[in-house]
Amino acid sequence: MADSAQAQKLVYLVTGGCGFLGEHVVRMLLQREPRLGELRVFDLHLGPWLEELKTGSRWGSLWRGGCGRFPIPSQAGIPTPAVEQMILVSVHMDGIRPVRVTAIQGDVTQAHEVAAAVAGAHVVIHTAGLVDVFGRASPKIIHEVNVQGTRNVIEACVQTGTRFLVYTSSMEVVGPNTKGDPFYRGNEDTPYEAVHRHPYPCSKALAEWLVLEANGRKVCGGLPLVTCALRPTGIYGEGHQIMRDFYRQGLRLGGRLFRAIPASVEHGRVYVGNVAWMHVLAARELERRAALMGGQVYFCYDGSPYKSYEDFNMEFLGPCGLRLVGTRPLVPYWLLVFLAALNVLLQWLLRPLLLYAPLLNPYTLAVANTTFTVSTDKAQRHFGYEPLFSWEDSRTRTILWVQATGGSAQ
Ligand SMILES: NC(=O)c1ccc[n+]([C@@H]2O[C@H](COP(=O)([O-])OP(=O)(O)OC[C@H]3O[C@@H](n4cnc5c(N)ncnc54)[C@H](O)[C@@H]3O)[C@@H](O)[C@H]2O)c1
Ligand SMILES: CC(C)CCC[C@@H](C)[C@H]1CC[C@H]2[C@@H]3[C@H](O)C=C4C[C@@H](O)CC[C@]4(C)[C@H]3CC[C@]12C
Repeated sequence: MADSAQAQKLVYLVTGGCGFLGEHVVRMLLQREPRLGELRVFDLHLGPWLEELKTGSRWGSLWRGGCGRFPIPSQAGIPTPAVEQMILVSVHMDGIRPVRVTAIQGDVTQAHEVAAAVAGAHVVIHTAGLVDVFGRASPKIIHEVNVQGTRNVIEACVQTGTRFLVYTSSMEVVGPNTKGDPFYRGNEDTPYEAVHRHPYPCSKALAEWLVLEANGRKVCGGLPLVTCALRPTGIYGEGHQIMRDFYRQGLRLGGRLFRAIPASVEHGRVYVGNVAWMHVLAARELERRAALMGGQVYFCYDGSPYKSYEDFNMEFLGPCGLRLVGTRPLVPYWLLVFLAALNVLLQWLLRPLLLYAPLLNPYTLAVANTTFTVSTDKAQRHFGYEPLFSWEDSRTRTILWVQATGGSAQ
């Protein structure tokens, strides 16, 4: 990469850039990456919020840049993803610089589309994935997107000469395992028997392994590929659909939610803005600290308190008017197990007619009832990560988001 931040005009690619986490990564790059020259936002579904970047309504853009649909000329007749480019002049901490934002509608399972998007990028932040623990997608499709999609990103980096790859992995690569062993304030070196059967954690574990295994491979041009994987625990914040679903469920139940998980079961959670910041920082430091960071995994963490999943959600839903009924689970565990199994049967029976995918199934019940918290400073030691948002700030931002959109379809 070029020598000084001022002179550098780097090309970043964010896959899954319109997702819950991806959108925050895109916005964080626009706000806090002084080397940014072009930002490619690659996603199967381009979000309407990208339109706002053109008007500058939310991102300090001083200038409504030219924007038009610029289809990539097809290569040898292969259809290539639709590309829309807009030029933004974004206000950054270090002054005003032009940033080209390129929205690319594409599919990570299609190697040629990935290669077209990666070509010329200095760094890829790969967040695209099928986050499905509710049985919405088949195991085959989950594998296709999360594993083959990641393989396509790696091969595209090797073929086109992109040297830096940050992968969004997950806590579930580690656990909870199928035995329900607790992981109590563990770190990246804590011994733990990672045993998975569910398609989602299996796919994340294999994808992470592929990324770390690719570290050091020679890319086009002969230099080594440098990779790392970030493992968020349960991410919360603006755009968290499950939080919004709980809020709407509570509104339907007269402002009440009923405790189903013991308060003693600690669940690690991390604010989406801090996860985005960790991605931006890791992508920035990966070149300078290649020897230290290459092939490493980092849990994502911040000052969010350790609480049960439900009690943690109430930090936001309580100020929005909801009440969690019961100091202990109101439903016996065996009944939850039965209801979870019933949901699997109903999902199977109804599949020819409709998609029935409730929150409660054997896997989500097991995850919710197993302590999994992390306590680590590896990201701080390796690349100087410090949370950008305090717990108080993260909480306030999330509450404001729930209040502003909780009941709406957004
Ligand atoms: N949400 C969490 O609590 C959490 C925790 C740990 C890790 N993660 C990981 O973070 C990443 C982002 O998760 P999220 O919660 O933002 O999910 P999300 O579903 O909101 O975002 C995923 C994005 O990937 C895109 N995508 C899906 N399939 C694609 C394909 N075939 N081609 C191109 N784009 C595709 C989707 O359109 C979406 O915009 C995932 O890799 C997930 O495994 C999420
Ligand atoms: C009906 C209740 C018993 C369960 C309701 C809560 C349940 C839907 C929640 C609890 C724990 C949640 C998971 C946890 O935050 C971590 C992850 C890892 C991430 O990669 C994807 C999301 C996921 C699986 C959360 C999904 C929702 C869960 C299971």
